[in-house]
Amino acid sequence: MTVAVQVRAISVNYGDVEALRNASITLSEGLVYGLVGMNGSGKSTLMKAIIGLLRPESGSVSIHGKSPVFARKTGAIAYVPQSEDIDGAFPISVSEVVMTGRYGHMGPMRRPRRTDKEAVNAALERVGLLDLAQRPIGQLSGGQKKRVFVARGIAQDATVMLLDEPFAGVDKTSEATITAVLQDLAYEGKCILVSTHDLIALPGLATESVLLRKEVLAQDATDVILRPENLVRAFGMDPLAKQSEHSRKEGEAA
Ligand SMILES: Nc1ncnc2c1ncn2[C@@H]1O[C@H](COP(=O)(O)OP(=O)(O)OP(=O)(O)O)[C@@H](O)[C@H]1O
Repeated sequence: MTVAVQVRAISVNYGDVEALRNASITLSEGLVYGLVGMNGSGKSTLMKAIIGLLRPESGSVSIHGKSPVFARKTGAIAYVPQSEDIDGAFPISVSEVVMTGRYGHMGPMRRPRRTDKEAVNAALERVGLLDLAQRPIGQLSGGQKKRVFVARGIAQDATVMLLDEPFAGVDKTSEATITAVLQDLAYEGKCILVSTHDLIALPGLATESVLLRKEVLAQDATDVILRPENLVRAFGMDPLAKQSEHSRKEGEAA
C-alpha cells in the first residue's frame, strides 16, 4: 500500500501544556483510519500538525513526501474542522461553500469553469444535498453543515482527508451518509483520518485506528484497538463495557 501520511516523532506544546509527545503514525492510501482518545488527548492537535496549521517543536510530517503546507496549498489535503464558524446572517450558499474547495484548481481570478461547477454538483449529490445547493448555509442543520464541508473536501479532490469529530451532534441520516461516503472515498484510493468519540460505531467506519493519549499508544486493526486492555490504557477504564452495562440496565428497567 502506498504511504500517504508519515508523522515521525512529533512533539507539540502550547506554552506549558504538553499536547503531543513523540507521536508517530503512518497512514496509507485506500483506508479509513479512526483516531480515538479521551478529551484533551491531542487528537485535534495531531490533525492540525498534519494539515500544517501548527508546527511541531520536533519531529516531522510529510504528505506524499512533501511538507503539509505544500500539500495544503496544492489542495492534496482537505480538513473538516470540529466546528466551522459560519455566520448565519452571511448569505453564502451551500454551493458557494463547496466551490471554495475548487480554488486550488482555478486561476488567480477564481472564476469557476464548467468542470468546477460539475465537481461541486457531483460532490453535493454524493452527500445527498444537491436539492439544498442554493440555500444559505446558515439555514442548514448541524449535520447538514458537516455534510457540506465533506462535500467541499470531495470537490477539492484531495488525496488525504482529515475530519475532526464529524459525528458530534449530528443526526443519524447525516452520520450514515458521511460514513458511507468516507468508505467509498477510501475505496477510490483516498486516505481518510477521522477522530471520533463513538467507539460503538468505530468498527463500521474504520479498518485501522490510532489510540492517542498525548503519545500514540497503538496503531492497529480497529478490533485490536478496541480490546479492553487498550481502552483502559487510553481512557483509564473501558468505555465500551460501561456503555453495554448502561444499555443492559436500561433493558432491565424497561
Ligand atoms: N490553543 C491552545 N492553547 C493552549 N492549550 C491548548 C490549545 N489547544 C489545545 N490545548 C490543550 O492541548 C491538549 C490537547 O488538546 P486537543 O484539542 O488536541 O485534544 P483533543 O483530543 O482533540 O480533545 P477533544 O476530544 O476534547 O476535542 C489539551 O490539554 C488542551 O487543553
